[in-house]
Amino acid sequence: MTSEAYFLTPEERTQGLQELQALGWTEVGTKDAIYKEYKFKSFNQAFGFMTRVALQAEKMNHHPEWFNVYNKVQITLTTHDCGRLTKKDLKLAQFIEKAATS
Ligand SMILES: C[C@H](O)[C@H](O)[C@H]1CNC2=NC(N)=NC(=O)C2=N1
Repeated sequence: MTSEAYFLTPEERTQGLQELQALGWTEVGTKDAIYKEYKFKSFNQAFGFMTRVALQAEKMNHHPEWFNVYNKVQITLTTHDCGRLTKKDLKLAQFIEKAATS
């Protein structure tokens, strides 16, 4: 379950969103979530990236909504347990950024 510790203060939210927006993440219009599309050179690279993210998601017990076709991966992050953006989403997004370039 999501504990109080995962809720963002307004300041944390503003700062976290600003950092991620600078990296190409956008806010989703229809729900409290963030979104980014990644494009790789091949399916193999895309799937390697997804594997790194999947292992981290399991560790965090926090899972992306995602869609993959060939070399493209579209990712939406939100916290289902409370229906909004939390610290876990920002943390996973930061990890995803690293995973995309490693
Ligand atoms: C029961 C289990 O702990 C929960 O359903 C976890 C699993 N993964 C999750 N992933 C995401 N993105 N949000 C959640 O609230 C969530 N909850």
